[in-house]
Amino acid sequence: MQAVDYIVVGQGLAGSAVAVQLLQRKKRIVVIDQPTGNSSSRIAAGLFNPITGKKMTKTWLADTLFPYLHEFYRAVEVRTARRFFFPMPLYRPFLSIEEQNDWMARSAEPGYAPYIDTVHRRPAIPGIHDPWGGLLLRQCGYLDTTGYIEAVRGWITEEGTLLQTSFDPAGLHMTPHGVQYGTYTAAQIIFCQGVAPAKGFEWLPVKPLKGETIRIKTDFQHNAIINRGVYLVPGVGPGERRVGATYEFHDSTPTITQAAKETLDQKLKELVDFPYEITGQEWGFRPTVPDRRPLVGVHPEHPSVAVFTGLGTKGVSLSPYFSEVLIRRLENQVPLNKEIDIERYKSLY
Ligand SMILES: Cc1cc2nc3c(=O)[nH]c(=O)nc-3n(C[C@H](O)[C@H](O)[C@H](O)COP(=O)(O)OP(=O)(O)OC[C@H]3O[C@@H](n4cnc5c(N)ncnc54)[C@H](O)[C@@H]3O)c2cc1C
Repeated sequence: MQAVDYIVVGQGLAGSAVAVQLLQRKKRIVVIDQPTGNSSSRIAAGLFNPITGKKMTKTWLADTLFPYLHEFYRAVEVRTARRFFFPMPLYRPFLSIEEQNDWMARSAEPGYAPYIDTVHRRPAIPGIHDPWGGLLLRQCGYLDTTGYIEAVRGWITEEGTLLQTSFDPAGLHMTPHGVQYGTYTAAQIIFCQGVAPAKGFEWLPVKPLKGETIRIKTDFQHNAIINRGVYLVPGVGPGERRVGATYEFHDSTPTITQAAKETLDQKLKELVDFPYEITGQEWGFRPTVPDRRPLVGVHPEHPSVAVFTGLGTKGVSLSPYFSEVLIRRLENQVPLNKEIDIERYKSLY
């Protein structure tokens, strides 16, 4: 038997952030992950943006989450000597003159000022449909999610143990001091399996929400993410951009669809007037929760068993901060905020 401090199951954005928190605290860890190629984390465009939605409002806890995520990803880049975190401005064209006026007023409000670079009152970016100008935002950017996950994988391999295999729930046993899995004993196990039901947490209301993105090739060059209806985020190759994403509430087929490609193509044509060629398409399932808050916490009967999922559409911005919140709960008994604690769904248990 080999004794470790933690077993982490799943290494998407949730499991990677948890592993980072634990490695930074010099914990002994085993991470079990079987990549599927279509995990939400690997296909995500990686966008982070504090002002979201049709009505362009500040996202939940932005003032806490955004400063934190910058520090977090930068620290992982430094530790792993890899580049995957790309802060850059984000441009949101206005849909009407009223919206422009509204933002002229709102940009002075202390709650919004830190996120606003410029309120453009005239067309600002050639190739983009922005007759009423648009809002150039700060503290945005994108994460090359696959690059990040691979970098963390390398770190885990160096300082911990990575088992690239499927976790078998039948192999998990409770012990007086924690858990046993195969030849490992641990004080704690943390399930970070995205939409896959975690052992002991099948009662949590995680709803898979399918999304698709396309890849395009274009000569359009501008050092900003463009986002209205769809987003346009730099891809990995020269001239490549990712365009997304769809929200397919009634489709659970594990495949790309022509309908999603047409929807994204149509929305992109409404946003831009430069030529492009569609070169690829991806799909995945987001782990969403009815109240749109992460699911963080400890099993009602087994304190050695914890869960971290429900990152929905915002895994890049939520996982850094809430992985720390979870580890502070497990290591230092810091109580969880009720909004994210799985305790709120205990009636389903
Ligand atoms: C099309 C699309 C675009 C998106 N774009 C963005 C974006 O721009 N910005 C953003 O912030 N978010 C985006 N998201 C959402 C984001 O991808 C999710 O919030 C996040 O990836 C969820 O991470 P996770 O680690 O909880 O789950 P997952 O990514 O599903 O990771 C779970 C991991 O656990 C592994 N696993 C599961 N079961 C087992 C088992 N039994 N044994 C071993 N391993 C197991 C899986 O293989 C996987 O590696 C997007 C999602 C989609 C679908």
